[in-house]
Amino acid sequence: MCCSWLRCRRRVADSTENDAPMEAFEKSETPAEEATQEEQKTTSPPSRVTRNNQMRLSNAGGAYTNGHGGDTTGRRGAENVPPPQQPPQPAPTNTRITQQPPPSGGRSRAGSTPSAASVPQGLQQSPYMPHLQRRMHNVKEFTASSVAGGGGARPAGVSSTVSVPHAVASGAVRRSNVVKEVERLKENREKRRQRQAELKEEKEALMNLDPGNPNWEFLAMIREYQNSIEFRPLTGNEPVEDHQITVCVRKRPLNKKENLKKEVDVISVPTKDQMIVHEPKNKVDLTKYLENQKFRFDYAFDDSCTNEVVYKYTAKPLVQTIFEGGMATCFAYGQTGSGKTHTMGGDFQGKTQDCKKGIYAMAARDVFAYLKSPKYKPLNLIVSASFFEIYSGKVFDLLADKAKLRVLEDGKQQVQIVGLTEKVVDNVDEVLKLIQHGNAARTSGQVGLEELR
Ligand SMILES: Nc1ncnc2c1ncn2[C@@H]1O[C@H](COP(=O)(O)OP(=O)(O)OP(=O)(O)O)[C@@H](O)[C@H]1O
Repeated sequence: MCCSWLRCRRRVADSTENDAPMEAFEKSETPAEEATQEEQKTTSPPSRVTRNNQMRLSNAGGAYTNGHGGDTTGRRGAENVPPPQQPPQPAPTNTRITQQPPPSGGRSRAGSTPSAASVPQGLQQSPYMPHLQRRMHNVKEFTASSVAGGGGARPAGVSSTVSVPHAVASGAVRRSNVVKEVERLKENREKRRQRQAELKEEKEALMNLDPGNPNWEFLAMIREYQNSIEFRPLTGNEPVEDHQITVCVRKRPLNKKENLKKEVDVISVPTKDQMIVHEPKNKVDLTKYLENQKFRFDYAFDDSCTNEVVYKYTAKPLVQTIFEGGMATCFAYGQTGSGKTHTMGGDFQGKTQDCKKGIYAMAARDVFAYLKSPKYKPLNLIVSASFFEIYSGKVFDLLADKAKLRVLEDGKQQVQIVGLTEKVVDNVDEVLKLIQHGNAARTSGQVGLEELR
């Protein structure tokens, strides 16, 4: 024990030159150990940490021994020093890591790290124990990083035989945590890739629904929206409601040109009085989205509705009104190509219009039907027809070679179209002939017609 003290002091002096981060512990030193250490004094000065531990352990009664029975320098300690009397060490956790000493000028450094289990009872009660455990922890840290780093972080010229029971246990825990983390990342990556593959498949499936259509995303969104709502459109069997003024909207199907350009059908008519406009929008980051605007009307006709159905809910009630002594007006409003002529004048078969299927013809049929009815026949009522066009704020008489007309107000504050041609008609055919004549003279519709067909 005394020897230890002396050596410690001597080595404290040495410690100003050497500052190795390893620790070692020994119980007592045999003459052989002395010799070894004396020899090492000249070749490989031990670290300060090692000496301090020796000193404290000696004070604690010299009961603590290096887990491998090696000396503090560790060089040849395992071979040269006979194993002292000591409690058995936990063999399974003990691992020896041996490194070759540097070719020249290198110093040996050795340490052994006892596990907590290997600390003798008396020492565990020692006042030095917390300090010792902290140091053991330091050794563990150092050894773990050495093991994990493959020795790459080891200072140059340091080589040792190190017993690292805890270091290995700690390294194993660390490694397993790292492995777990890597596995978790791998799992996440695989999930992400799988999700991306699914999304790609979904995208391709959607693209295949509208092959080659650049607007497929909007089409898919509209389709999705339409699938989410219930459709109960007007069938034509619903009763006609009695309104003072009826405001309706009609959707026309995409025409040939629009289909060729793969334009998007942005209108839905889910119910008999509702229309939805799916407005394609782009966010600032170019993400596409829809703005679905809902509009309510007295009636909403979808693109499958015929002119007959439109007539039933719009102009037909007006015919009855005029025979009951009322005044009635029916007008179609909308941009070029929206379907006013189609609705009022009749379907187009190619470039020829089938006047019989327009609202004019249907209204004319009903008017003459009323005239021939027993109620109105005795009245000998006369029916006359006029056909004029308002175009660019001017009024043209379509039954008089498009003569320009003036619109004035008479003394009774009634609006009069001065000089408008009025032709008496006795049957539906005469009315249809006038319509055909007037349509031929029209300005509007001609350009649109050529553009849209
Ligand atoms: N409901 C519909 N069903 C089928 N085709 C339609 C429908 N509505 C309009 N069309 C077609 O759309 C084209 C343009 O229609 P239309 O000529 O009636 O428009 P418009 O509103 O009268 O235009 P303009 O103001 O220029 O006269 C026509 O070829 C027409 O056949």
